[in-house]
Amino acid sequence: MKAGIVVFPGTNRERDMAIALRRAAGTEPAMLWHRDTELPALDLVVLPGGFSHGDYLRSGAMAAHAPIMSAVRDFAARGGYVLGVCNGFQILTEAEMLPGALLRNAGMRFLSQDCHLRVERDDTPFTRGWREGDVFRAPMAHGDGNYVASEEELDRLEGEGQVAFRYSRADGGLADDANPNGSARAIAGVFSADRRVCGLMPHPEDLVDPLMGGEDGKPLFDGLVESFR
Ligand SMILES: NC(=O)CC[C@H](N)C(=O)O
Repeated sequence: MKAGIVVFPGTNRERDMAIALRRAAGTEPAMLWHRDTELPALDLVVLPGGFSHGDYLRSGAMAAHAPIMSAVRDFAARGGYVLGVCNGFQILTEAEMLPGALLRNAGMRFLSQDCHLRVERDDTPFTRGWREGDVFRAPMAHGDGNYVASEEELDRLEGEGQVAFRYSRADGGLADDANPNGSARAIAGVFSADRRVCGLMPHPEDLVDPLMGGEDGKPLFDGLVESFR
């Protein structure tokens, strides 16, 4: 799998992402700069986490208009796969490559803690490393992770199978206390309508080795590698 990682001013998770991709794929991901206007030949583009442009205006709002985003949009339209984690997810919603928006966490606090995610479908390159209903642990670290969309849009996303992950308890049950940022319908990650684009708030790339405290995030990367073999 040939992956590229986009770095914006203020991105800070690109190295964690590179480690996870390198370990799974056995190849070095390409580092791409926000001012680039063309992409090399890639299977996957990843927008990693961080504080692009210092979260000014709104998280991801300025990065969504970076020169490279036209190339990323074309790449997805031509059949490429795009993953956004945390700030990357925010950028993809701001760029309208994914539905909905990410508002300030319900409790107005930056949350840095572990959470559990339930996998809502397993027939996509992003989720094929799990089985539907599997629950995995992932660290979260964000101030703006409260997923919102209109009730009609939420119904449509659920009906079309565009919900990728939900915040859940360790047993997979949904509960307010397992949804720390107050996301609508506990949505932690979504797909585009064609399921080529996926965004999620927590950080699977930070649990890919026992030395990191676990390997819960590994199926994301293994599944992607498997898809492009
Ligand atoms: N870890 C991150 O990517 C943080 C995302 C964003 N800057 C926020 O605080 O919501």
